[in-house]
Amino acid sequence: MKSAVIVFPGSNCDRDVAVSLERTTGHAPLMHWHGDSALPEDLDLIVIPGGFSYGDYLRCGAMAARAAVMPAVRRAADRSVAVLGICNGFQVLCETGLLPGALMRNRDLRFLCKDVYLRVETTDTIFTSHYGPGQVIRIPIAHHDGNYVADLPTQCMLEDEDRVVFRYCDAGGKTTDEANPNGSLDNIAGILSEERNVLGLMPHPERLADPRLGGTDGQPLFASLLEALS
Ligand SMILES: NC(=O)CC[C@H](N)C(=O)O
Repeated sequence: MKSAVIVFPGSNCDRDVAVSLERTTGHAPLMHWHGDSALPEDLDLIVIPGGFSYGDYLRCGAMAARAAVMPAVRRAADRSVAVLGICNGFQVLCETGLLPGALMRNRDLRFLCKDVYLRVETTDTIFTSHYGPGQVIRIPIAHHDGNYVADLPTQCMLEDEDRVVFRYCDAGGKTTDEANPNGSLDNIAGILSEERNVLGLMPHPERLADPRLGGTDGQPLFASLLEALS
């Protein structure tokens, strides 16, 4: 499995995700600088990592979405290459239009940095096949703009097409308002593209993918990718 992590000025989870990928696949990903418009043609996976690309100026992800590398990311996604956007990466994917909807300021207007529970809504994806349907997992969040919004037709389309991958929930798997940290529409924490090869999610699986980090609930996401893409 050949992967690349796109690095923007202000990315800060690029190395964390590289460690998770290398540990799972045995191969270090290519660290690809955003200003280089040419991506290798033989990639299996492109990761847009978390962080504060361009200092979050304008809107989170808005400037990164216009970086030189992004047309190549879009072409790869159109060729069914897997694309994973984590946190700032999810914001970038929404800003490019590779995923529908947008990430707004958190409901309480605060930066949130804590572990949350997620319910795995679908295992019919290359990103989640190693989880169980409805499995409740604990994954950290760290963002101020994680409040997912979409119009009603988009919300219905995501639901009808089984494209909601993770929802915020409580420890028992209930999707209550209290368990929704940022006010996201319908507790949505992660969604897929129509072709199911692009995933964006606000929580950080790479931050809980090793016992030495305090947990391993993020690890199956990388194991799922390894199985699907090897
Ligand atoms: N951890 C991240 O990727 C943060 C994303 C973005 N800077 C925000 O705060 O919303």
